[in-house]
Amino acid sequence: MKPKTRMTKSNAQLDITVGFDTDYGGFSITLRTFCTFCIFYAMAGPRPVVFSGPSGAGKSTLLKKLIKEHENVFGFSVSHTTRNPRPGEENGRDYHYVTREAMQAAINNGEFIENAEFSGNLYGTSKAAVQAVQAKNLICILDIDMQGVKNIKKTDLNPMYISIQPPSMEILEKRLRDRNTESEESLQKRLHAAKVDMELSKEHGMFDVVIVNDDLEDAYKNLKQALLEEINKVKKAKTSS
Ligand SMILES: Nc1nc2c(ncn2[C@@H]2O[C@H](COP(=O)(O)OP(=O)(O)O)[C@@H](O)[C@H]2O)c(=O)[nH]1
Ligand SMILES: Nc1ncnc2c1ncn2[C@@H]1O[C@H](COP(=O)(O)OP(=O)(O)O)[C@@H](O)[C@H]1O
Repeated sequence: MKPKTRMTKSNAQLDITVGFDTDYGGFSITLRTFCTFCIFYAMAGPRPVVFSGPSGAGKSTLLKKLIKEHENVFGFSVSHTTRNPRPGEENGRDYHYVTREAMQAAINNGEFIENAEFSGNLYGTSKAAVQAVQAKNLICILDIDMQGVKNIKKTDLNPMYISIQPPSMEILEKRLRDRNTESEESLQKRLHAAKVDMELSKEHGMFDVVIVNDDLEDAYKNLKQALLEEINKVKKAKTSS
């Protein structure tokens, strides 16, 4: 086996190619490619989790419970939106509330991993939101609609996909009405989107796990069970570091 090294300079960067010639052929890799690969994986941290499902299915309720119980394991990717804050919501915690002009400019500037129009408003996941969570070595949670799911599947984020579904359209409508956050127009838009969402979520391979949120405690137990392996991995990594 004959080791070989080659150095080249391109775009003001030094590439060192190392490799071996063997009786069976050659092998080589540039150190820059190798280092980029290592740095990417070190920065990426644990595998993110995408939550999706119709508006009113109980995503926020379940996620808040999960993050509260495991604050050293999960971190929420704070999306941007052009919708108005609801009473009790906080800028920077629940969403970054922005104008359509500011958000469109940031999208055009390449600052978003994905974005979508939902019920007359823009929503999107910024690269910075995901990086902020991953920098803390936490499992990054994304709460996004079905368009977001499809767009994330085109990226290299490689998350686990979980769908939260309501027991029925009737129960979904009742929960949305009882939540008392929507105008009749916004409620109807959400119910229409929910029908589409519930059909699409049945597509084979769209989600890794589907949880029907009938009884809240049962749904939460199922959610924790689905995430148990990932939770344990993060806990183990934290105790050994
Ligand atoms: N694609 C995408 N969807 C998002 C994002 N943030 C929130 N959503 C989705 O937008 C929809 C509306 O969210 P929201 O206005 O908070 O209403 P709610 O779902 O009724 O509580 C939900 O389906 C969310 O999952 C995002 O960054 N990207
Ligand atoms: N299992 C459940 N049983 C009864 N009500 C629920 C359940 N899960 C959530 N809710 C209620 O339903 C409404 C919608 O839940 P929310 O978490 O806001 O949904 P999403 O984030 O998916 O839009 C909220 O008022 C919430 O308190």
